[in-house]
Amino acid sequence: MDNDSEALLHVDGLELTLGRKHLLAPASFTLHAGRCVALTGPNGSGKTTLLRIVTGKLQPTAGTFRWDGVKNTDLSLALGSTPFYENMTVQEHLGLVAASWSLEESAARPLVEGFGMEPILDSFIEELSSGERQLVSLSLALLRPAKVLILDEPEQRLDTRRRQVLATLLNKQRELGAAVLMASHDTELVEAVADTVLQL
Ligand SMILES: Nc1ncnc2c1ncn2[C@@H]1O[C@H](COP(=O)(O)OP(=O)(O)OP(=O)(O)O)[C@@H](O)[C@H]1O
Repeated sequence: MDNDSEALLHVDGLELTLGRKHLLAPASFTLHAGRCVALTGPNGSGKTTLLRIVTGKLQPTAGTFRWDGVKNTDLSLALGSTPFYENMTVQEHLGLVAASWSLEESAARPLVEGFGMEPILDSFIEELSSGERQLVSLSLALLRPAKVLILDEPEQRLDTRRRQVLATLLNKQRELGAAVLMASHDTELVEAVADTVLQL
């Protein structure tokens, strides 16, 4: 992967301060197509804050960010607040996303098989464990076509095997040209997927 791949996001000195409290100390990086920037750092260091700023959910107090050739609909987000439908099964959620993006129904198969979701396909969301819910959330984010995947601690609540599957799936997305911007506490996931690690 070369350094000349298309720059999709430029972040320059992005900062958020409330009173005397730094929610995010100045951060700068560039995210390229087919590459992954991982945000690391201790609890409260500003990883989620940065993701929220670049997705337009929070205003920075200093610095700038610019998306190049990326529309809102090109972003696929898994920021821990996936809106699920109470009265729809896992299979129906996957089917809805596939239909919305004019994908074959079979498009979800690699995710279902990789994450081992066959036993929960007919379950309603409220019947799932927190880890299973996380798998569904990630699957919905990975299923739809996207130029950029934005993930907040995607490893949360996943067992070791599924974290490895997640790394493989994210690298596949990168090979297809998607950029990945993720916050993570998982050093193995970061090592497996990230080209650039930004320690906050
Ligand atoms: N709504 C809010 N009002 C005031 N401060 C906030 C608010 N949300 C977050 N913060 C503070 O902003 C700082 C950065 O929080 P953030 O959630 O971005 O950290 P993080 O790096 O994602 O942490 P973690 O690894 O625990 O998820 C923390 O000190 C937090 O207490």
